[in-house]
Amino acid sequence: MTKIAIFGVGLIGGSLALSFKSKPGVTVIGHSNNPASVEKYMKREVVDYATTSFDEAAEGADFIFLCGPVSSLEPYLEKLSKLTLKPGCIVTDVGSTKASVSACAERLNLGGAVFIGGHPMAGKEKSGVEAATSHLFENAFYVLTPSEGTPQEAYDRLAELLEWTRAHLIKVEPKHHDEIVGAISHLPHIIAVALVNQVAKYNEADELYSDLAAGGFRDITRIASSDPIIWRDILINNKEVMLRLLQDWNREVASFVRLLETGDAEGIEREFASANRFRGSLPERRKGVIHSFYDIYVDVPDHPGIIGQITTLLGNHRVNLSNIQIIESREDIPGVLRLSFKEEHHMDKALELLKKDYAVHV
Ligand SMILES: NC(=O)C1=CN([C@@H]2O[C@H](COP(=O)(O)OP(=O)(O)OC[C@H]3O[C@@H](n4cnc5c(N)ncnc54)[C@H](O)[C@@H]3O)[C@@H](O)[C@H]2O)C=CC1
Ligand SMILES: O=C(O)C(=O)Cc1ccc(O)cc1
Repeated sequence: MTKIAIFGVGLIGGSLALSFKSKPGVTVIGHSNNPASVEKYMKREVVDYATTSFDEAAEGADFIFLCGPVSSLEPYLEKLSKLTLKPGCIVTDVGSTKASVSACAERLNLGGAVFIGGHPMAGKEKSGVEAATSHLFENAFYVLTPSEGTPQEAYDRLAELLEWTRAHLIKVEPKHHDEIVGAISHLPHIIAVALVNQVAKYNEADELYSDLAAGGFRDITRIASSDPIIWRDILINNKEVMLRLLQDWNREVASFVRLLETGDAEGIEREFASANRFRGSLPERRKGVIHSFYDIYVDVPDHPGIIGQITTLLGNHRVNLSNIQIIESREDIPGVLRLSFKEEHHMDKALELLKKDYAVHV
């Protein structure tokens, strides 16, 4: 029997637990300091067993996943270094930053255990075990940061286990990881939060801001609803990288200020054209670090009841629709309905169903 211990069964730890639980010959043990959480993990059947005892969870484990906030990772490694772990045990983490936790593991002596840093690059703005799903990492990148001293055999064993997440494994050096993820994930979170807070201040004087902000504004600021503790830890841990990135960001903003002040219309066009080109060149991956919804567009004649017909059809086939929006609807031209799905297979099923009666575009 392979024993997998998960410390911190929240969104990420819970999703890992759910993807491993389906594997034959595996027992998943969850750990929390909080007895109420332990009870919740068991009641929700996310793990096979849960305990508040650190030692009991770690004892005899073949794999240990540290899935708490970034500031908890190094203290947990220190605690593990004081125990006698099973020889060959693989200790890994899921933190969104990799440099400091990897350096800490290099400094510590884990006995016969091996540390390999990890970062499943998928998630969502919701947190807690309630938000965990077995398919969270499917089709996403999962970064591993083995060091030069990591035995290949240990890496292979972790890689084999992680196949159950159906993620794509990729090796990246820890500091390099923090630079890239700082730019593509951490900076967008800061920008989303700052943008929402800027509008919230305007809204204090005039509530029309929030009334009109419903559609696109909500979409591009979804990540501003991410967990404050998790993100406090990520940003503080990646402080040096973030300060450099924010200086660059200030330069980008200043350049827009100049373009507007000087009325440089061509310059503004150039900015949009170059962003459009780079964005268009990005690989068409289904799941990136900032996940998107799966959208399809349906041409619909503008007559009453059409939305009801479509949603009933999808509902009858248990297709989960996460959002619906009318892009344009005039009497003389067909309206366009945007349907968003959180899961690819729901989108595929909707395509199959709707194509029979409607013109559908992806
Ligand atoms: N939220 C996301 O989308 C992603 C998060 N991560 C990383 O995964 C880790 C966990 O994040 P989530 O699962 O989103 O958070 P979460 O809040 O859903 O779960 C965190 C878990 O850690 C426990 N915990 C809280 N404070 C703790 C402490 N001081 N010491 C030990 N355990 C503690 C909580 O009880 C909970 O079980 C973080 O390190 C985060 O950077 C990685 C990829 C995506
Ligand atoms: O909600 C989203 O789209 C995210 O950006 C999720 C996320 C959060 C933290 C990570 O380290 C990786 C992915």
